[in-house]
Amino acid sequence: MTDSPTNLDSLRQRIDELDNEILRLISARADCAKQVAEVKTKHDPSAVFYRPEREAQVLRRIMELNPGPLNSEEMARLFREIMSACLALEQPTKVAYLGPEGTFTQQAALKHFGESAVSMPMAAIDEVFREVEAGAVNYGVVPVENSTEGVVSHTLDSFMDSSIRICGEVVLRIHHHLLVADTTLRDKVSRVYSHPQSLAQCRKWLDAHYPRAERVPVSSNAEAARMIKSEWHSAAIAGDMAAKLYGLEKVAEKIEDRPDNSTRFLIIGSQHVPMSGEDKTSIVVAMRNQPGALHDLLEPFHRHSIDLTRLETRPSRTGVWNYVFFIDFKGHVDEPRVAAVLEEVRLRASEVKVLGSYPVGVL
Ligand SMILES: O=C(O)C(=O)C[C@]1(C(=O)O)C=C[C@@H](O)C=C1
Repeated sequence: MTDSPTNLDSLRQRIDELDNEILRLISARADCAKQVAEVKTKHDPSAVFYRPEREAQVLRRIMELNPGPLNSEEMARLFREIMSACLALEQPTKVAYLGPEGTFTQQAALKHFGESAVSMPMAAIDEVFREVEAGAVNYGVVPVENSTEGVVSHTLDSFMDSSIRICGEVVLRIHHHLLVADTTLRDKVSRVYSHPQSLAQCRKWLDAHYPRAERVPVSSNAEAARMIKSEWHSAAIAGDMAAKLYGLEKVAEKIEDRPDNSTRFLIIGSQHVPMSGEDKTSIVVAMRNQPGALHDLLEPFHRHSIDLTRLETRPSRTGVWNYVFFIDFKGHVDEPRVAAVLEEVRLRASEVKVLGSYPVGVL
C-alpha cells in the first residue's frame, strides 16, 4: 500500500465512521449504567454503586475476548476508563490515597478507579483509614507489600483496630528513575533523596553509580522530587508521576535492582464484595502463645487444599492478641470450603477477623 493522499483520505474516512459507531456504543453503555443506578437505588436508598466483582468480571471478559491487534492489557485499560466514566455518572466516587500527589499510591488509585474518580492525597496511612471510616470518602488506597522490601507494617497494624474491609487489590510494577531539575549540576550530585523503601530498592545501582553520594530518606518519593527543585547538588529517586508533576529530567531510567519490582496496594472500604470467580480472602488471626500454634493454624488450609498467598506475623498490641498472623489465601468467604476452613480456624484461635474477600487484581 502506498501512502497516497487518496489512501490516507479513505482510511481516515473509515476511522471517522468507526469513531461514530464507538461514540454511539459508549453512549448507549453509559445510558445502561444510568439505568443500573436507578435499579440499585429503587430497592435500596443506601445502595453502593461501585461493584468491584462486576468490574473484575467485565475486564477479565474483555481480555479473554480481545481479538488484537491491541494487547489485552491495553484493551482492558481502555475499558477501565469507560467503566470509570460510567460509574461517575451513577455516583461520583471519592478515593483517599497515601499522598502526596505524585506517589506510586496515586498511580495505583488511578489504575484501579480510572481518571473519573476524585482522588485525594492524605499525609499518612492511618489518615486514609480514618477518612474511609468517617465516610468522608468512599474508598481508600494504601500500599501493603513490596516484592523487594516486604510488608508495609503500618497498613497491617491499621487493620487491627479498625472495622474497615478490603474491597480489592491492585499490583503496580514499580520503576524508579534518577531525577534532576534543570538547575541541577549533574556531575556534582552529592545527595540523593527518596523514600527509604525506594533507596533500598535501588541500593546496588546507587553503590555502583553514586557510591559517595549521601542517601537521604524522606517521607515519600514525591517529596524527594519536590525538594531537589531548590538544591543544585541533589537528585531524587522517584517514578514517572512525580517526574511529570515536578517537571524533572531522567538521568537514568529503571534503576531498581530487581526488574520485577512491584508493589501491591489494597482498596479499603466498608462493603462486602460478592464472588467474582477469582478471589482472595485476607484474615487476621490471634493465637495463644503455645508450642505448635502456627502449625495448628495452617493445618486446616493444607487439608482443604486452600492456597496461601501470604503469611505475616505482627507483634500483638493488646493482651488478647498474643501472636497476630495476617493470612491471605485464594478463595471467597461465601464458598463452602472456605467457610469450613474458617470454622476450624475459629476453634483453634483466640480471635479471627475476616478483613474481606475481593477479586484478584486484574490489571
Ligand atoms: O454493573 C453495575 O453494577 C454497574 O454499575 C455498571 C458498571 C459498568 O460500567 O459496567 C459501573 C460501575 C460498577 O462498579 C460496575 C459496573
